[in-house]
Amino acid sequence: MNDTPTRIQVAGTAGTAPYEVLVGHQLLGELPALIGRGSHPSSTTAPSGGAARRSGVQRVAVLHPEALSATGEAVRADLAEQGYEAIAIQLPNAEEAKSAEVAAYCWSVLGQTHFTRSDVIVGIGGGATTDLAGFVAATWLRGVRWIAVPTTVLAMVDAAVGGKTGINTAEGKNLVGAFHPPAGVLCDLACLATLPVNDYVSGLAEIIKAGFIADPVILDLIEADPQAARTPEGPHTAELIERSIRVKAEVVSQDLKESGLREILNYGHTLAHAIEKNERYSWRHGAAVSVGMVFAAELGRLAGRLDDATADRHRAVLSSVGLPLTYKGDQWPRLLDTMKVDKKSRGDRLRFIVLDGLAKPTVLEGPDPALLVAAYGEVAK
Ligand SMILES: NC(=O)c1ccc[n+]([C@@H]2O[C@H](COP(=O)([O-])OP(=O)(O)OC[C@H]3O[C@@H](n4cnc5c(N)ncnc54)[C@H](O)[C@@H]3O)[C@@H](O)[C@H]2O)c1
Ligand SMILES: O=C(O)C(=O)C[C@@H](O)[C@H](O)[C@H](O)COP(=O)(O)O
Ligand SMILES: [Zn+2]
Repeated sequence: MNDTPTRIQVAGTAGTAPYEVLVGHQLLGELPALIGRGSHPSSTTAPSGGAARRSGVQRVAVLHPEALSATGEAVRADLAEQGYEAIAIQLPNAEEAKSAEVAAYCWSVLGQTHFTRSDVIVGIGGGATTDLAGFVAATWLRGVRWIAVPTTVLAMVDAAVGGKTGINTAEGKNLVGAFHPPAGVLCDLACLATLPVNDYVSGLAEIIKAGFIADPVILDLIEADPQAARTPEGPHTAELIERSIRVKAEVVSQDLKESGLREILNYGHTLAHAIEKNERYSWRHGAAVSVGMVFAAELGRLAGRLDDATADRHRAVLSSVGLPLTYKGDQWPRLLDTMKVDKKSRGDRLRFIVLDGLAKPTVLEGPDPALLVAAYGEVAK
């Protein structure tokens, strides 16, 4: 095993600092250096551990889900040993963490521990954890530094990179949030060993998304051995993860605040978010994105933009790794209603990302309602 991590750069835009995404093994050792490299005047160039001592007490809040309580506590203890005043904040697992109530609980803990602008939040977990941790970091004192330590495939390739943070409301998914990039992202591939296979496969949906919108080599690698792609021991695990991160890094480096290009990362998500809400978040995000991409491919095909072979390839590659392709036929009116609040909508105008061809994403503006019904007919069961 190569011990040197891969480093992927994310450019700073819109006044934000650049940062690196590290992919490798045993990366938690990088955490003190990243924490210490803060904006605090006396800690800007501090090496590992030194920051805490030189700038007085530096506080670190380690936010982790219940499933990773041992990891969260180990990281907290390690940081405490290095001189940081480290606390752990346990969050509910999965989507339950992305609520105003959980954010308010975190704010209250931060207030009670006198967390200041020189202090740092670390989010260790899946995408739900990093979305919530980033959101708490974005909102506490109007913004403190944070570091993402993604522990699921999905969080490594997508959620932890790019600075979209947020929570859900009763009306829908991710409706409240902020663009607040992390100071660094540590993707320790060893974390994937404990991930349930369902969660592993859910992450493949975002990897496949990256394949369809920008990097078809991803699709070739998965199609060569879909069963191997379902496990962290597969021969292409690191390459699939790194390629997907590069796609995301390239896009968010150009358009942090989604004023244009970044919308392509939303491929399949308009329907996916509606399905997630309709299922009260009992479906994993990646599973919903899988159905959403089949829908988007059909929409592209019916709009006369996407060729049959590429549209059919969606079903083939998604099903080959065990992702779902269909959703309940009778739910269309509810899904349509939820989609109206999608962030890509403009007034009453729905907007979808579709493909003009492989790796040629584009926007479909205000499609005819009959076209939407027809596309949904292709995923309805
Ligand atoms: N901000 C973004 O750009 C972005 C991008 C994609 C997805 N997302 C969000 O990410 C979320 C989905 O993330 P996810 O798929 O990682 O799911 P998740 O965060 O819900 O994690 C899935 C489950 O795995 C557990 N878990 C995490 N790491 C583990 C490990 N190493 N071993 C065992 N269990 C572990 C979690 O506690 C949880 O129960 C959604 O809320 C989605 O909206 C955000
Ligand atoms: O980073 C982005 O931009 C994305 O759209 C990536 C998506 O995979 C991700 O699920 C994101 O959270 C969706 O964002 P939203 O703005 O549609 O809530
Ligand atoms: Zn997503």
